[in-house]
Amino acid sequence: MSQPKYLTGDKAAIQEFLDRFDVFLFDCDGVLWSGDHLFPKVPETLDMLRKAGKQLVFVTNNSTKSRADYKKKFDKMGIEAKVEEVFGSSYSAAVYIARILALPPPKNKVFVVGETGIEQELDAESVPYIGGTDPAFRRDMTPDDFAGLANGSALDPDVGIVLTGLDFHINYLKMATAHQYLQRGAKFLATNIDSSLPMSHALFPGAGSTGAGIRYAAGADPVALGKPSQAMMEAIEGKFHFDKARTCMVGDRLNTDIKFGIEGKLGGTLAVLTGVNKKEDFLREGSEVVPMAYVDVLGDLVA
Ligand SMILES: O=C(O)[C@H](O)[C@H](O)COP(=O)(O)O
Ligand SMILES: [Mg+2]
Repeated sequence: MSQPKYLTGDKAAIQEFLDRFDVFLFDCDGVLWSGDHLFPKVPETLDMLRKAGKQLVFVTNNSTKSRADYKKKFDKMGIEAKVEEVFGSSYSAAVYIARILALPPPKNKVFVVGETGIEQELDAESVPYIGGTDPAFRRDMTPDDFAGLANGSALDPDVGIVLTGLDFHINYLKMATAHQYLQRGAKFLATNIDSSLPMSHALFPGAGSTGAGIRYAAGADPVALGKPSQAMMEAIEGKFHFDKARTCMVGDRLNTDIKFGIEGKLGGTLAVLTGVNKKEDFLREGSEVVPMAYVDVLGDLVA
């Protein structure tokens, strides 16, 4: 495995690297921002790439927001971006459910364990759902809940899918309800299974962690539809029609972003050290996932 190229501070190497690509797939959390904190020179870097005629696509595993929500966040942070350029795992999951899985009604309803981003994208694809941000599920479990879930009277017979994503309101009632649907044969999907979430320059439990209790109880793994799933790559390629050899994936996480680019046979991958993984994680002997190049912060590309 060839050593990744360190680009920070090397103008000629940066230019040589950028000239190899026409399309950049950008991860968001840990690359553009850490929660509501925008990393330095991110708008300038994206502007520079646009002015150089590059196509930009924002590919995030964060399912708590819809594409429309991301457009608002980009606007708030002074980043020029179109909603059509956003490809989130909540959108990826909604498209998969509506157009690929396409279960016949009425048993095509989704029990959502996650936030509004998933609900909005399911609405956009006219997929029925329950759970999610419904306050009826944001409470403690009662003895009646145990009885109602066990005898099925508290369950919706039309639920045929359980979909988990990052859930900041995970609780026992949601886990128990999802578990009952899975025991009754519902399909098990996840927007993504990232173990951690980079926020406020620290790491917090990610979607994989908030969904872990359901996985363990059910003794089953969900079909994960976010990075590094190549189902997501095919969907993005199908939408943006780019030449993979002239495309680069930019990300902070090896086992999602960089793996996504490598397994997707993209022309290149660029690691940014402002999120989950540190350079030691891919420079050490025997690292399985190694990016083509790396920078300390994304803004180094315009420094
Ligand atoms: O737990 C999660 O969902 C992830 O940490 C978060 O979604 C990562 O988002 P990304 O880095 O793909 O933008
Ligand atoms: Mg990230």
